[in-house]
Amino acid sequence: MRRSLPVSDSSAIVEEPRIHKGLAGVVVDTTAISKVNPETNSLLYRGYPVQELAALCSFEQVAYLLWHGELPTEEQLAEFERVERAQRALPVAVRRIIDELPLTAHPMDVLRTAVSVIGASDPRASDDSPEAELEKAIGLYARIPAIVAYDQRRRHGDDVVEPRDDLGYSANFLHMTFGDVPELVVVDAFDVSMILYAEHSFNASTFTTRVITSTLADLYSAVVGGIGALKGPLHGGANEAVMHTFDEVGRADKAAAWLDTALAEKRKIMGFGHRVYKHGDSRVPTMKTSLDALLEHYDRPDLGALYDALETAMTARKNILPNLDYPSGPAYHLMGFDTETFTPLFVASRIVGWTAHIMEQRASNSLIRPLSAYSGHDERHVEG
Ligand SMILES: CC(=O)SCCNC(=O)CCNC(=O)[C@H](O)C(C)(C)COP(=O)(O)OP(=O)(O)OC[C@H]1O[C@@H](n2cnc3c(N)ncnc32)[C@H](O)[C@@H]1OP(=O)(O)O
Ligand SMILES: O=C([O-])CC(=O)C(=O)O
Repeated sequence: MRRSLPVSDSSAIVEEPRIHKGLAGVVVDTTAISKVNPETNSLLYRGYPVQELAALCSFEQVAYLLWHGELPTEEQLAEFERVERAQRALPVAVRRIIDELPLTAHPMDVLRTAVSVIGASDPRASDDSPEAELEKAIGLYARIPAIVAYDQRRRHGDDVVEPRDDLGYSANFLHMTFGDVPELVVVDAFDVSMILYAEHSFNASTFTTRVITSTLADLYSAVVGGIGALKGPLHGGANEAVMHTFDEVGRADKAAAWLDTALAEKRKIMGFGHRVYKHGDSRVPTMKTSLDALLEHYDRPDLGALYDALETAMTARKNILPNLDYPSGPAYHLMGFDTETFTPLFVASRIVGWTAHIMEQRASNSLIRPLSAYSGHDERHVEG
């Protein structure tokens, strides 16, 4: 039987909507968590300059600040560390699932899967009270290092290294990955990178977590979505891509010619450029200082020269400056992380920012659902 369908009037004159491609320049909501200011080239976490936090605080203190809005007192920090250290071990269910995954799986896919398993195994997954949300956030923050470390070790055929609860977050992360605690200069550089990566307002992955939260989905679903968004090379995947670029270029004296070819081929140069900062990323000088300390510690002037040569050539040709992924990539390489593990390290840090935003979104929610301008076929009808 034929149905008669309503026919709409497509001839009505409508005003052309203004398109905000990529949401560039669009202010979507307020946030009290961080302030990115491209004019002053500054980044504040809850009002504190990130450079000051990197110089004077541990990643644990910064995580507490981002979640609670204030730096912890000594007692609050001790209690926070106790809770975090108690949850550091790799959950058995997660280990089993990781063992099922092929060694060829990208570490970001392994981590995304592992977080999904943690979510599916948590009976409080859909409890969205502020207390439960914070507990889940701390649980992920505490467990992600074990997942990342275990995955890198299994690729090398190495046994799992159990966490140590006498070590701070960064020293323990390195211990679980490499089987020992490296020198202070390495632990400090790692801690600085965690602080710098922790939060950056409405970047693509954080916005993804807010979109998912706005539908009233649970925190784990939002985090899994955030991991997916972070994986791309235009966002977090760039720290891995920077190292592939260094491998491809090879030596400092080849950087300029390599860049000319890459730009002629219209390639994007990974680790350069930023949607918000157009005069340099506020975090780069701090991370570059840590990278310099590592270059000296590991006696790798060749890598430092390559870094400088590519930056100089890129500035001369395009005046596009490095973003945080540019110094972080070689820093993680020097520490001994596999290149594919760099973006999971970004997740280990950004879990703090994501979950702070998830809680902020939930506290003042409105479904995120923008409009689109239709550019498809004019209205038409099925023949017959
Ligand atoms: C922690 C982070 O997530 S930071 C970002 C990490 N990502 C990267 O490092 C990837 C490389 N960088 C990029 O692709 C871009 O700079 C982005 C995606 C980060 C920002 O991009 P947008 O704000 O959309 O700027 P857009 O892509 O429009 O760039 C403006 C112009 O600069 C060029 N440009 C920007 N970045 C680069 C780059 N890295 N290499 C080459 N050209 C670039 C663009 O090609 C464009 O040129 P055109 O006007 O001639 O077309
Ligand atoms: O802010 C952005 O668009 C990307 C970025 O630097 C981050 O997420 O740290």
